[in-house]
Order: sequence, then structure tokens, then C-alpha cells
Amino acid sequence: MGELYQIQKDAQSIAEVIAAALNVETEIIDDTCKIMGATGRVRGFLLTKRTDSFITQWVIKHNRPFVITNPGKNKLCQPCPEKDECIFTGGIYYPIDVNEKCHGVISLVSFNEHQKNLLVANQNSFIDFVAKMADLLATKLQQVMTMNELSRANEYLEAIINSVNEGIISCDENGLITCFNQTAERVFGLSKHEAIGHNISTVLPNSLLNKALLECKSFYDEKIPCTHTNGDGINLISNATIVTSNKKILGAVESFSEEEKIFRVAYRLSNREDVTAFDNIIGTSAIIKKTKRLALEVAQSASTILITGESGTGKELFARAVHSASHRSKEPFVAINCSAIPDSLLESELFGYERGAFTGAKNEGKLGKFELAHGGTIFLDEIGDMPLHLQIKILRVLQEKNIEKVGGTKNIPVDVRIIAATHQNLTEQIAKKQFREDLYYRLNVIPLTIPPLRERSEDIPVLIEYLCQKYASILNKNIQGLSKGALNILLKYKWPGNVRELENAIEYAINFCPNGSHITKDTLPSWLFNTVDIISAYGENMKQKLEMSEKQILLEALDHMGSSLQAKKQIAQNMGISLSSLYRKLRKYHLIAD
Ligand SMILES: Nc1ncnc2c1ncn2[C@@H]1O[C@H](COP(=O)(O)OP(=O)(O)OP(=O)(O)O)[C@@H](O)[C@H]1O
Repeated sequence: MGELYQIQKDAQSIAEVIAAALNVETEIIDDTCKIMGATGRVRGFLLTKRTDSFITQWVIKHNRPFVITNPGKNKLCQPCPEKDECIFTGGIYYPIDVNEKCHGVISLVSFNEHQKNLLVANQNSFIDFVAKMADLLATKLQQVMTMNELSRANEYLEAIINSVNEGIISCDENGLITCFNQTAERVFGLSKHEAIGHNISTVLPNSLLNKALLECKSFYDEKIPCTHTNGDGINLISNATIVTSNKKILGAVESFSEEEKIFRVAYRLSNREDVTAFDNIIGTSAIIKKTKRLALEVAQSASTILITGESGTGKELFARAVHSASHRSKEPFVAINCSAIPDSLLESELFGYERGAFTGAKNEGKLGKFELAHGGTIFLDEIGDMPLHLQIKILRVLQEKNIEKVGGTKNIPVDVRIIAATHQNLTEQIAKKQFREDLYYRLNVIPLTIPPLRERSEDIPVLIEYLCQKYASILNKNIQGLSKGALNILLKYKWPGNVRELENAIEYAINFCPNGSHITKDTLPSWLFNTVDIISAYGENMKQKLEMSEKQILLEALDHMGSSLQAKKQIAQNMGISLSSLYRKLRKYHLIAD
């Protein structure tokens, strides 16, 4: 059907008016040749398609009136198969023109000589009358088409407003809500029907729109505490802009995001590190290849992984590679070192706290690492150091897939894959009642063990080569490689700090190696030699002596650099150990509270 179908009833009325006024049979046909209005003998064929309307087709094509007095003989009738038995004796055809396009044709037709004579005799006045009727239909059609276009544009605009992630609310200059998009519906728990037409000051008293309208100015990035209809507090980061036209205020529009979402995005962007792929895990030993293969196989699984291995062996590197190879790779990887955070803070770091859970500055609430990791992976490093009361909470996350914030009462669903790591022997911890057996079995679904570097010495040369390239590039140095002597020392050394310690030794050496030269014994860090000396000098008593020197070194470092977190990070880096290892040592020597 053509557009004319939308006003078919009007077309039928007009056809009847013309027939009554002029006493001729009238047809109104749309631009697809369907009959939209008809009188007399054609009335029974309403809405059917005319196949013999060659004159009508010509008028539609040329958008011009046409008068015929010789149907069947006219050259336009020649293609018509019924031209020799044409039932018409004459006709006046007039286009219905909307924006210079013909949307249909009004035709007055005669079936005998008497009717034909009437048409011919009154041709001019009939054409005038039909032209006015065609105009009437064209105006009506134009209105309907404009309304349709407007409602399509409205629907399109509404679809756009609903498809944005931000909440959008607008109101007129009196504060009556005119737009309330789907995000606003979700954030406030209100339907748009409950909002539109009502005053913003009664529906959402905290809305920035109130302030904007009251003060007649726009506000940007304001933090607005609001409440969902279920009573939950929500913090919004909001903009409210005054809408004007010809210097007259028409109203205001507010766009907002939930603060939690902004935090998540900020966390993701500020923690975006180089993606760790399995190719970034260097090593040619059979054991490291097998571990990589196993880790790659389980990357796609949703199961929990427990990575064990000494400090610095690459547990976090493996966890990152598993995350990158999983379907969660586009979502955050959030690492938390359970031993580097005081027990009193660990719970709120992991689970966040509710608004009002604490007094003072912390009153606003905070997202925990589990919420930040939503959709992605959380890496719980040094899980063996997690206090027992938090172990129960982790077990609950694993079983029920939801968390409860500190000071909160409701369960918040989280979709997070857990990868845990420890350098400790958890079965011994279980025997000592320091680790929950049920949590151990939940975590240890897929065990991965990373062997210490001394048990895979064939990895040392490739790691050295990789690390030399890495640090030469970072430090912008041209290094020719290692002298034989230096390589021998690195191969003989036992690497208690594993790859991290090797990495520190290479970084140290490259710093002191002259540009264009080889790394020699002289440019290697002295601790590599001291340890060899101590081993030979103290024999059996070595462990005790080592511990004494270690405690002494730590005491001096704390004395010299202080005991802030920053200082501890620096000390750990200087010693070539992780922060968690440093904390362990400090506890072991009673240099910090347990
Ligand atoms: N196979 C490897 N290839 C390249 N770099 C490695 C490899 N193993 C470890 N590293 C590097 O060694 C350092 C320590 O690795 P990582 O932090 O993953 O160890 P970890 O076992 O988690 O240590 P900790 O238990 O002390 O936290 C990192 O800089 C890491 O990039």
C-alpha cells in the first residue's frame, strides 16, 4: 500500500463528495494502483489493485492532470490488453501532490456517451473542483506524514537517550520532569511514568536539577548522595546544565553516572599494565613448559587455581597469563597481597565498606577489591597469611558468589574468578590450625606448582638474555652480553629469591656496566659473592649466621629509611624480595607487631 492508505477513509469520503456534487463516478487510486476510494460500480473493488489503469500510471509518473476522450484509442492505452473492449468512454485524472510527488490520482470516469458529454462540457469547472479535493487530501496526507516523521524522530531520540549508560533526566523551567531515561529508572528504582510530569523537587529532592534551576546556572562533576526507592544509598557524579533558547530558560538537563562505576573504570585504566601472555613467561626447562601448558589448558575454566611456589618464582606472572588467556581478559585483573596489608584493614580492602560504616572521612563508603574485579579475576597473593575470620568470608564468596561489605547487611553478587597463591605449605598450616581445611579444598581445585629457579637452572641463561634485553632497553644502554666469568657466577648462585632476585641482579649490573661493554664479575652486585663467602665460612652454622646478618641489615635499613609503607617497599626492592617476603621477615625477627 502507498502512503495514501493512511487516510483511506478520507479518500472514500472525498470520492463520495465528488460523485454527489458532479454526478460522475469517481475513483481515488494510490501510487501503487490500489483503489482507496470509489463510487458506483467500482465501490465493490475497494483496496484491490487496478491492473488496467494505464492513464493513472502515466499521471502518477508525470504528476500532471490528464483528460481522455478516446479511451482505447489513445496512444497511452496501446499497451492495455483490453484496449479494444474498454468500458470507459472518457475521464479526467488529477494527481494528489505532496511535496512534488504524486501519491495518488482522483479520476472522474464516464461509462456512456451521455456521461462523457457531461465531462467534456464541464471540463474546466470539474478540473477546478477536483483540484481542490486533491489539495484537501494532499494537506491531510502531509499532516499525517509529518506526524509520523515526528513520532519516528521522537522514538529515535528516546532510543538514543535510553541507550546511553549515563542517567538522563530533564525538566521544564517549572521543574516538571520531561524525560527520565532507563538508566535513571534503574538507578532510582522509579518508572518513567512515576517521574514524568511530576516536580523534580518532590520526586528527587537531592537532584542537581533543583540546584541548577534555583540558581539558574549549570553545575559539573558534583558528587550527589541519593537514595534508591529500596532505601540503598547511591553516590552519583552528576552534571546539570541549564537549557536555553533565545536567552529564555526552557528547563534543565542532568546527566549522571554511579560513582562506583566511575571508580571501576578509573581502577581499570590506572592499573592497565602490559598484558602478560604465556609467551612472556621465559623458560625452556621441561618443568616450566609443562606448567605453562597446564595453566593454558585451565585458563578458560571457571575453577579456582592455587599457585604454590617460593617467593619470586613467577606466581603472579602465571596468574596474569591465565587471566589474559581467559574469556575474562577484557575485564579487570585485581591483585591483592594478603600479607602486606594489616589484618585490621584487609577485610575492608577485600570487601569494601558501606556508607556510614565508619565515622569521619571514610563515611562515604568504598568499593572492595572483589567489586573492582567484577567480571574479571582476583589474585589473592599470600593467601596463607590471611587471618582465619577472613578465610570464612572467602569461603562464602566461593560458595555463594556474593559478598557483604563491612558495615553492610545485604549480599552483593560478584562474578569473579579466584586465583590464590602462597609460598607456604598449606597442609602444614592446616595441621597447625592456621588455615581452614574446607577453604584449602575449595581453592586447590586446580593446583599449579612453580618450581624454584635452582631446580631449573637451564632456564637461567634464557632468563639472563631476556632480562638483559629488557633492562638495556629500559635503561637505554647498549650491552654486549655477559662475560664467561660473570655467567659462571650467575649459574652457580642458588637464587633464594628466584627470578625476582635474578632480575634485580641484572638490573643492577646493567646500571653499572659501561655502554658497549660486557657485564663482568665487577659489575655484578656484591651480595652474589657475599653469600658464597658466608656459605664457605660458616658451614653448618650458616643458617643462624645468615639470619643474624639479615636481621642486622633489616634493622639498619629501617633505622635509615624509616618504617612507612613507601620505605618498606624501597627496602624490599633493594633486597630483591617482594613486599610480602619483607613483611614475613620483619615478623620473624619481631621487627613489627604480629
Ligand atoms: N619465567 C619468567 N619469565 C620472565 N620473568 C619472570 C619469570 N618468573 C618471574 N619473573 C619476574 O620475576 C618477578 C617476580 O615474579 P612474580 O611477582 O610473579 O613472583 P611471585 O612468585 O608472585 O612472587 P611473590 O610470592 O614474592 O609475590 C617479576 O618481575 C616477574 O616479571
